[in-house]
Amino acid sequence: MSVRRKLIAGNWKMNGSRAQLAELSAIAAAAREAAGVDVAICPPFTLISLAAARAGGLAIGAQDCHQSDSGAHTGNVSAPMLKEAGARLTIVGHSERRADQHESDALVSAKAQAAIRHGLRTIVCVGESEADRAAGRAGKVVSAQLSGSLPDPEGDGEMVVAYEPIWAIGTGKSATTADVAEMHALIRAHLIDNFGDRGGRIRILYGGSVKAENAAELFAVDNVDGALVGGASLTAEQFVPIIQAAARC
Ligand SMILES: O=C[C@H](O)COP(=O)(O)O
Repeated sequence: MSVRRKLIAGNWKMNGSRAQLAELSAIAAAAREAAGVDVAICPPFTLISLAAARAGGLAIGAQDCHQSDSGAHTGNVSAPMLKEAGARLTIVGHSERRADQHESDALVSAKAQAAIRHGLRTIVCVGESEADRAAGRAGKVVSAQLSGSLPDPEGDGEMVVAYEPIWAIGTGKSATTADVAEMHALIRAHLIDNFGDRGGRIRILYGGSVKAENAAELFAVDNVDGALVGGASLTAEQFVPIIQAAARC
């Protein structure tokens, strides 16, 4: 059994509503039953405080945070604001933001540093495109993202890495367990090289079409310490079996 607890984080992306928060009670109940597993849901900013108020022990998080604490940054939200709203974690550097908002590795690193400084558990996302994988440069691309995007993990918040191959996100095409094993081993080696013993304790999540049907086999792979789940985190019916699969590992 791994020394690292499994973490199952749901990313609702730009989905959800007040009505959908009704899903949280069954998810929270499953999280309480899953003793060795940390469970989180990251709804849109607008739902964080409402979700936190009815989380029932479930950790509520954000999907992004600004690198500054405050200032003239229209439309952005800072780590202290997220904390005040009740967030305990945040995702940064998701491939959808890297693409849609043109976020660079340096910006992702600054955001992660701010979140960790303010005590948020911080999930830093990396992952290659389909073209990168087809060209045989998936490892090179992910290594460069790790070098550029990971902050100094010292701070009150915990740093977590999520490997999300872009071609597996929302497509129903999960990576094979062999591909996941190879990439998570590469990420682990990078973490140990850069952060020593601490690198051995950093959790590495897999993301990309994780669902009830493939969760158990993914969680059995070395260095897979949980999952970042998109579509299947939107309902308790689909998310709870993933939590239960992690609890059985
Ligand atoms: O943040 C979550 C990932 O982008 C995975 O999304 P997905 O489970 O819908 O493929």
